Amino acid sequence: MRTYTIALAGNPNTGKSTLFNTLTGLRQHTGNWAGKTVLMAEGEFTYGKSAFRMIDLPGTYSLYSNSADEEVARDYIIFEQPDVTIVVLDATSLERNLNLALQVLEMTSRVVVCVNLIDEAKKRGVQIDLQIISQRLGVPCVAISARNKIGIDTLMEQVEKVASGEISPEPVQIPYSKEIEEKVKELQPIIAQTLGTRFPTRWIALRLLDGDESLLKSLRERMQEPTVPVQRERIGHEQTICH
Ligand SMILES: Nc1nc2c(ncn2[C@@H]2O[C@H](COP(=O)(O)OP(=O)(O)OP(=O)(O)O)[C@@H](O)[C@H]2O)c(=O)[nH]1
Ligand SMILES: [Mg+2]
Repeated sequence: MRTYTIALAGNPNTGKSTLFNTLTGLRQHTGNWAGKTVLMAEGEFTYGKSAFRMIDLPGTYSLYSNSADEEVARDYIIFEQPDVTIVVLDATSLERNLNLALQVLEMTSRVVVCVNLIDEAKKRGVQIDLQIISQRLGVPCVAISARNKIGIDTLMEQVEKVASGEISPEPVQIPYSKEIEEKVKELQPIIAQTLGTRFPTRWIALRLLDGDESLLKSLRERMQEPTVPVQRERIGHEQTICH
């Protein structure tokens, strides 16, 4: 039986661990992430014809290296490359939660968006058009209530399809200003040459343009000091560019 790896990402308090517990039951192990005082929870389960290993990532509002939690979540998605990343959103505050979903979509296309707390949204009269969200984001979108165990089968059907390659999502690509897009185009081939095509070159280019030192450090550690461009020059207000 094939084993797929699934990561759970999302803002704090969106029900990731509740979903994790529902799916993995007692088959869990916990510890700390290597070199960090951040809790790591991992579990296994089978669904349909597949086995899954699930990682409950720390809850974060972004993946921009602002904290150890964000670094752990970012590094896992980028370097471990799970077969599917489930982005868990709180149905009662979608606008804020979708921000993280867009960030994950820049990192990987193998995503299923999971709108949790649908029971609470219904209670408050909030209606959610999953089809429109799915169309706009370019990835499957499923509503669940992790606490009430509603929608779990539909979620896992989509996860299995993305994991097996039956569905290949094509996430929306967020356009940036002309100046940034030009620099991204310049950087992408250099990044591909340096790191190979295993990593999302557009996302790495954007992070380098943002001057993300923590990402550079993680890249160096993993690639044993590759010649990632580091010389910087300012390109206007609050923006940094690397050559
Ligand atoms: N009403 C309702 N509450 C839920 C649902 N799923 C989770 N919750 C509640 O939401 C709260 C947060 O759930 P957690 O599973 O701890 O959330 P988390 O995303 O793991 O939080 P962090 O680990 O802090 O990122 C808990 O009180 C859960 O019982 C749901 O489907 N409906
Ligand atoms: Mg949790």
